[in-house]
Amino acid sequence: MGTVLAVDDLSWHAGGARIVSDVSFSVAEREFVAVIGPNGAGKTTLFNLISGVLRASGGSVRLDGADITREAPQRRARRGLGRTFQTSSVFASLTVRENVRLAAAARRGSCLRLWRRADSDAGALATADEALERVGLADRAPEVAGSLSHGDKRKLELAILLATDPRVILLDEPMAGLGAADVPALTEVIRSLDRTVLMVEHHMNVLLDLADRVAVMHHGALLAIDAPERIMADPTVRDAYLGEPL
Ligand SMILES: Nc1ncnc2c1ncn2[C@@H]1O[C@H](COP(=O)(O)OP(=O)(O)OP(=O)(O)O)[C@@H](O)[C@H]1O
Repeated sequence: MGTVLAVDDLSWHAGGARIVSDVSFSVAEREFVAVIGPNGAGKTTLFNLISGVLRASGGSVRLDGADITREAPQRRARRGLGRTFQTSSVFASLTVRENVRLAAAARRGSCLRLWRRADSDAGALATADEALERVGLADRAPEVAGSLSHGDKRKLELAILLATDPRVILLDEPMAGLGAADVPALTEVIRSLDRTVLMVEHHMNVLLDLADRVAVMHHGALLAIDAPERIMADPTVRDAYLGEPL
């Protein structure tokens, strides 16, 4: 399988500190890589470097072979790099369907066709409904997004992402703030994405269930990247967590 995302010697320095140091790995087509590491290990910074929120101090990021290291986040998104954020990014006063339709319309470029009312774009609506179906929110489509439970908002964010048809999906702690009862349903939705995924996640049971490989960050460096069972058995990884349960 071909490499979709490749990170080479990626670094980010701030105030003399090396927040991310020489991180290299690649992600294959349809591979699911979970990123773990203690608080402050540099996981979110790594995602910010990949998505372009931060500019790398050194190294490179390539998407489908193209060097995107110096590109702005919007340009990377147009190339197919989709990301969710730890904070919710849903328009609370719009309906669930409208939130997803807007994302689909933006992807299709119909917001630029001013002579055509965006709400007549049947293609964007069909894409939106399909994405809502995929995440299990089809029956909530007419409701105002602000009325959704936290777990359903997370599903909506995934539907918004799917509507843009991303090549690679970066998920930063998708389970954050969810009650234990909501975790299995969202895990199933994430599994069904069937895309190339890079996900920061603290729930070990979730990532052991979903990940093909687990990348371990520690003090800004990539300590290990391997199959979940080998990571769990790795003494260096265990030491990095200073006895915290993995
Ligand atoms: N703009 C910045 N300037 C200086 N230091 C920063 C900046 N952003 C992050 N850091 C520091 O870099 C380190 C890594 O932060 P980061 O948020 O990437 O870690 P993380 O692994 O995502 O942690 P968590 O699991 O707590 O979200 C932290 O020590 C943080 O304080």
